[in-house]
Amino acid sequence: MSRRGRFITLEGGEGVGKSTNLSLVADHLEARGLEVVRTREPGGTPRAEAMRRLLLDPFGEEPLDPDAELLLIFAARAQHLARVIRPALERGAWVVCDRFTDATYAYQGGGRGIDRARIAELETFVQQGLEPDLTLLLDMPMAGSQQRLEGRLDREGGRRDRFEGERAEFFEAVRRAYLAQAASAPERMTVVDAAVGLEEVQAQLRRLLDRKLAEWT
Ligand SMILES: Nc1ncnc2c1ncn2[C@@H]1O[C@H](COP(=O)(O)OP(=O)(O)OP(=O)(O)O)[C@@H](O)[C@H]1O
Ligand SMILES: Cc1cn([C@H]2C[C@H](O)[C@@H](COP(=O)(O)O)O2)c(=O)[nH]c1=O
Repeated sequence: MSRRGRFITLEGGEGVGKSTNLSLVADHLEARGLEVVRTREPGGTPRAEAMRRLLLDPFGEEPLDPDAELLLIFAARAQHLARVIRPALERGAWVVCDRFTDATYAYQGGGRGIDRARIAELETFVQQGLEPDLTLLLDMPMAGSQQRLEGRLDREGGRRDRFEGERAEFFEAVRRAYLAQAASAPERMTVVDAAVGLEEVQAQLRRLLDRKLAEWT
């Protein structure tokens, strides 16, 4: 594949502010005249969004086997890559995506305890070398992000999905795995302090993006 656009992902635990800041990142790039595709995982196409519902809906009491969860995530990713991400990058658009494979290492690896090597095999098979150019990891202690999540659910009248309903230890393991991912890929991943007010988070993101844009042009 000949790639001309850039691929940027936002990562982090539940309620850290990924969706809120995805708009800031995409707007910042569009203001510089770039075509931007805003998308998310799992999901991003109608069929991949159907797989997202299978993953997030608790479906009564039937547990979802961790291997089935992992395979569904990569099935949705394959569809998303084929239908949205690769075509966009090939035509020169920039893709800004809410979560990608770092989430798999964090949730299925850290949270569910699946061996990294198995995740890496699927990553190679599905992505064939494609990985983000830049990953912004929004990080904050779990208690604060759970409070933000609660606030949003209260305002919107929503219920916790299958992941949001997990125990505190699960989210602590997810956070540790995300930070380990960032430490292992310092060129690509940047940790952003998400515990501060929105204006400060967004100032950090603007500075980072401007630095990267200067480096890439
Ligand atoms: N820096 C911030 N300070 C205070 N509140 C914030 C900040 N960033 C986001 N919020 C609020 O926290 C809540 C969660 O934010 P958001 O939905 O963007 O998080 P998320 O990481 O996308 O969540 P999820 O993982 O559930 O998709 C929202 O109500 C949002 O307005
Ligand atoms: C990509 C990806 C996602 N997940 C989980 C993490 C979240 O709980 C949900 C997505 O919902 P959100 O609105 O983005 O919070 O899916 C996962 O477990 N593994 C993955 O690879």
